[in-house]
Amino acid sequence: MSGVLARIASPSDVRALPEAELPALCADLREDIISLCGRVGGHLGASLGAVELIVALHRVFHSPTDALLFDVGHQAYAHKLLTGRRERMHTLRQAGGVAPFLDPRESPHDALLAGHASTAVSAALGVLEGRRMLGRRGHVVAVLGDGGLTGGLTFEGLNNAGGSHLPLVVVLNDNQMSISANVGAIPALLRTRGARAFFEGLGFTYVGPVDGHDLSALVHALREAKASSRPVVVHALTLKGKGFPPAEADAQTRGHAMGPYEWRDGKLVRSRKGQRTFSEAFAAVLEDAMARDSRVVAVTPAMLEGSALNELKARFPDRVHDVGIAEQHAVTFSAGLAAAGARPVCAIYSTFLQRAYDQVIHDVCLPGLPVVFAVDRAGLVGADGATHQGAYDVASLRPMPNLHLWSPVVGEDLEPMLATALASPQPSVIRFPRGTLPPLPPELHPGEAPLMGARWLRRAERPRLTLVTLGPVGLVALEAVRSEPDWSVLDARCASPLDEAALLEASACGCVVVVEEGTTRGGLGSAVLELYAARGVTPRVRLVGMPDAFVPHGDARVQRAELGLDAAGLLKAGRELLKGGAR
Ligand SMILES: Cc1ncc(C[n+]2csc(CCOP(=O)(O)OP(=O)(O)O)c2C)c(N)n1
Ligand SMILES: CC(=O)[C@@H](O)[C@H](O)COP(=O)(O)O
Ligand SMILES: [Mg+2]
Repeated sequence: MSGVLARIASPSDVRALPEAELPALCADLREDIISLCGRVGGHLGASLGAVELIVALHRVFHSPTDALLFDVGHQAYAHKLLTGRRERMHTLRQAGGVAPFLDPRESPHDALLAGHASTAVSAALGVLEGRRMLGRRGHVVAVLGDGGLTGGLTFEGLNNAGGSHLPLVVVLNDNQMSISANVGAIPALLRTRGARAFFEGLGFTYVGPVDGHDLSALVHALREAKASSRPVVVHALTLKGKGFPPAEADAQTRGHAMGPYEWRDGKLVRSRKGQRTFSEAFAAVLEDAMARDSRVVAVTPAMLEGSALNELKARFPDRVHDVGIAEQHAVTFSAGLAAAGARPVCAIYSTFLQRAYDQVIHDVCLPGLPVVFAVDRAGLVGADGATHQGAYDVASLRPMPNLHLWSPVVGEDLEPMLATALASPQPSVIRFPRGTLPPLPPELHPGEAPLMGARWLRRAERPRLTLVTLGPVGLVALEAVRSEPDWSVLDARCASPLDEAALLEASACGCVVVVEEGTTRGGLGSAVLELYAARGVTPRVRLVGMPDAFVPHGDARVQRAELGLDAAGLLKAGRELLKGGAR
């Protein structure tokens, strides 16, 4: 560590540094990022690749008067380190600590709250136009990755910006990687002269390509962009993972998100190997289904790694489609596949499915096409925080007619659920969480396809209360009722349509606690209340789930306890209800 970074309290210190000290600053930033991610984990690869770019941006532009909007925000650890957050960076991604992405509430230097990709150009154009309208000064810069460029929203923004003639600066950080290698026609286009023609055709001045690790070339290009009176794109070529050999050598993701790890004597010592995840278990049953039925295909919007589809892609290269950061397209492409007679399984994170809501309604549910959505990361996700929580899938999907919405308690449920979904002529959702598989308890029998409705996990002889659950939280309920012999547990299993007969039976004891890892507003609990109201049954009901607030970053296990989603919380909720407590 050269000590240069230690002297930077704010971006004005970056601007004041002698040019000769800039390489040392970049080296210090890399060292901080590598040791930080080793200790707490995080988005290492993108942040390492953007070090020179961020130093050059702060050299040329005057944040916060000039607004820097980073797409996603996962590449911006150097920006955090240069804008007064270095002392707190050890708290990154932890409860109450530095945010996983960028957030204007954390720093005035963060002009855009993000976490989802492809928003920067549209937001930056809005900021620029808003400032123009209100007579406020300052340049506006959108920093966008080549992966973010594959998202349709970016194209909507570029189209609008090019036609606006406003002096928006777009910095394209092109490392030819999304999380996995970037896909489609764009990566190749960006490496040809067509890149200039493409951006110029959209009404932008094109500057580049420039070596994104050459500080003086970057500063020169950014100064040229700053002086422009019309939309301009600076095309920088970078290496994801730059400066950390294990990340550079990782052809799969270039160290996109790593850690915690140790770096000893030039060797990477990774922390213990994780247990099998729900994503991996789902990918395994999907692989079997694809082996049995040549109509089954998998679709992922740029989450091949996270959805554990890499091996499947190697085995069935033509039947696993990574379509880029393009959730809307992924859903409508799946609809088209289904219309043609294929059996698409669209693997998509709960939080990213939000972007394709209309496609689910209009393109899949309305025509009643048999698309299976494997909704991953449903529920609390932990360190990625508010932008990535899988809170809204049940509440937003359950109103759709003819959509079956399943959730497994254990990994063994996945096989019959997928078989049921694939055999159905209608669309289906199988929602499962981020995390490892729980052991199969003796009370639970996975059942055989086709699955029908709810299942009792425990039936008390003379029940005083029923816990109605969805997903793995059913196991927590089983743990809770060990000390309560007259409490029953009903796994709703299918949040839509509801198993009305089982839920009415559950209400007969007079007290029902509905437990779900999703928002209680409009979720399974709301559905149960609607049913009881419609049938004129009036048990006392309590809803336990994710609150009417955005849940920030933190340890998901701790957050479950805080939200009453652990055994102690369920016991408390049930006992209060029995005592006559309010909903
Ligand atoms: C809408 C949306 N889909 C998927 C993701 C997951 N995701 C986060 S970063 C990333 C790759 C972004 O690639 P790029 O923009 O090129 O940035 P790089 O990591 O290469 O610097 C993806 C797919 C996301 N954050 N938002
Ligand atoms: C920035 C982003 O959106 C992804 O990198 C995300 O952090 C991946 O999350 P998982 O670790 O749950 O796959
Ligand atoms: Mg990239």
